[in-house]
Amino acid sequence: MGSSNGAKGSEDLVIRVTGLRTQFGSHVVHEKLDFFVRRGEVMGLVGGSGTGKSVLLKCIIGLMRPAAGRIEILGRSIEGPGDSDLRVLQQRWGMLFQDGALFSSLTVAQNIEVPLAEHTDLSPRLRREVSDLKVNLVGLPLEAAHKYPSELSGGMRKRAGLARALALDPEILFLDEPTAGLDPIGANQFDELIGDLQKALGFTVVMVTHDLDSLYAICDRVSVLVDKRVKVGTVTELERESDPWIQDYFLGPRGRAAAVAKQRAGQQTQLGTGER
Ligand SMILES: Nc1ncnc2c1ncn2[C@@H]1O[C@H](COP(=O)(O)OP(=O)(O)OP(=O)(O)O)[C@@H](O)[C@H]1O
Repeated sequence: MGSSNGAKGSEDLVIRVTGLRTQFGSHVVHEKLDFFVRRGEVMGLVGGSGTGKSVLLKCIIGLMRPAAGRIEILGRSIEGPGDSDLRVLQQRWGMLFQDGALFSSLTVAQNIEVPLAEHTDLSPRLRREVSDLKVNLVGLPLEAAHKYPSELSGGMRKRAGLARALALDPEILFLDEPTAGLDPIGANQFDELIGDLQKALGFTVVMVTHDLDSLYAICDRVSVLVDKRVKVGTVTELERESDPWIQDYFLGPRGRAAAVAKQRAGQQTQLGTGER
């Protein structure tokens, strides 16, 4: 994917977090944290367990109010829960939670229609048409639209969750461990889907993940949470960081395997191009 840093211009930031501090009682999770995401890039967010990836995401999408700092998303300042701008802004991003977070009592189509009913004046017929379109977009068969989440495989549920996250044509897509629980082939296919959709539709992606293959496959840049702040760079730049967690993560056996897999995929693409 893309250039070494995925930049379309450093001033075109869709997320701008500065001086963030979050804490629970005396436990400080983030301190003086800065985090910037450029329009159209795929940003990975990684870090050890409990380093504050989810808390950072919650602050960015306004589910949690930080103790200090400033958060701007799509040019607007976010104050946290109760912020009156939040409802309008929420229409401009989509969120895919780890398990898809679908309503179990609704069919896939009805799930996708929830944000459409909430935020648009579309007639039921048009809502159904948009929903069919999204089902198609994420590679689900149309029959899946009429099934309940419990009738789908884990991979299909993720695709359904993605279809719902894309219902309102978001400018930013937030993904929380999108490939968790999928087998390696399913995970690869899901990475490819995200990468292809991002290229075709041009939205920005912020993806919390533990999956090194995903980082190598689709991320333009990666932010690593260490010492209450983030270190940002391309995978190649981060491999040169001296921090022990980063070294171990990117240059340990799993990191090396992911790098080799990425290299092989690149060679196969080149071969494929050459044969045409
Ligand atoms: N509601 C809460 N009350 C108290 N502490 C919390 C709360 N939410 C998160 N924390 C603490 O904040 C820290 C960061 O949590 P967070 O869930 O963001 O970590 P994470 O990096 O997403 O971890 P993981 O990779 O394990 O999901 C942890 O120490 C966690 O215990």
